[in-house]
Amino acid sequence: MSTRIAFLKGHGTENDFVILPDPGNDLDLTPAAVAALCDRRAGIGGDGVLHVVRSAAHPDAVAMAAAAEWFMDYRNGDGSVAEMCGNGVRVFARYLQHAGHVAEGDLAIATRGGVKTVHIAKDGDVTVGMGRARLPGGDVTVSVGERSWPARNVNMGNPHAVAFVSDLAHAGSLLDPPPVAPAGAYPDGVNVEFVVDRGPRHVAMRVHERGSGETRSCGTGACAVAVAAARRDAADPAVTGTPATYTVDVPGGRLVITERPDGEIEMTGPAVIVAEGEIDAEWLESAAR
Ligand SMILES: N[C@@H](CCC[C@H](N)C(=O)O)C(=O)O
Repeated sequence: MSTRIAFLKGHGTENDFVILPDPGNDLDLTPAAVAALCDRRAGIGGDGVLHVVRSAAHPDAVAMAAAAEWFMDYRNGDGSVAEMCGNGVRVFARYLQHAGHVAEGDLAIATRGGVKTVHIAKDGDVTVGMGRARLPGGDVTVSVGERSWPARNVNMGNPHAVAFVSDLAHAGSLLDPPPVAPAGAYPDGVNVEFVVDRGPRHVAMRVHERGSGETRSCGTGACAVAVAAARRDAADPAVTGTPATYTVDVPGGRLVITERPDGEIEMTGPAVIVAEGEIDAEWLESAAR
């Protein structure tokens, strides 16, 4: 009988992940292996993979090992590496709690976007300190078919283009990445958010994620949307001196985002473990090639 590899499946507002506990960083997680795992028909299915590794065991995280025991080695569904995943880090924290590595309360998690502080609340929600947004500036335009919109360039560790639209249906099927111009604004690709207003400090969005396609939620995207909305609404906390809180509805649920006057952003929402199982190591090895 072939060796088995443990996995879990989890989601945060239906942004879903294959979770691979691998404390010693022993798995050969090639892009092809990740894409095979995330395949919704021939694999397990997910928007991405949360590879759970001890920081000390991963070259990208060893420098953070003193600050955070665990490293979220996040991969998009196509196998590409991303700097940060906001829903992923909340689900990652839920996994650490589920596995008995941490209890409710505060913990630190290393990511390629730096060490993030997470709070697992008694009521079940998970809050992550996302750090500060960067606003590179410059005019950006997003297009779908014949329509185009001005967009805000917001960097949450990973790149986003946020376009306010009158109807989310105008984003179309989102099967392909919406063209963003100028191309030079995003040399490493971009996540694109389409946003409508739902009420005061309340918006709804759809997203096309770099490396995953349209997903039911994107945490860094929701933060980018809240940041862009606060600038549009003349509610920039650095200017007003008061925090700005936005409710962001995504197809898979609701996230609440607060930006403080010092620029620090917090995001709160659900994070759920739904299943545990085993992968046939031979299948993963052949998929990895
Ligand atoms: N779903 C994530 C974002 C994942 C990374 C993104 N696709 C990228 O390539 O930057 C989130 O919740 O933030």
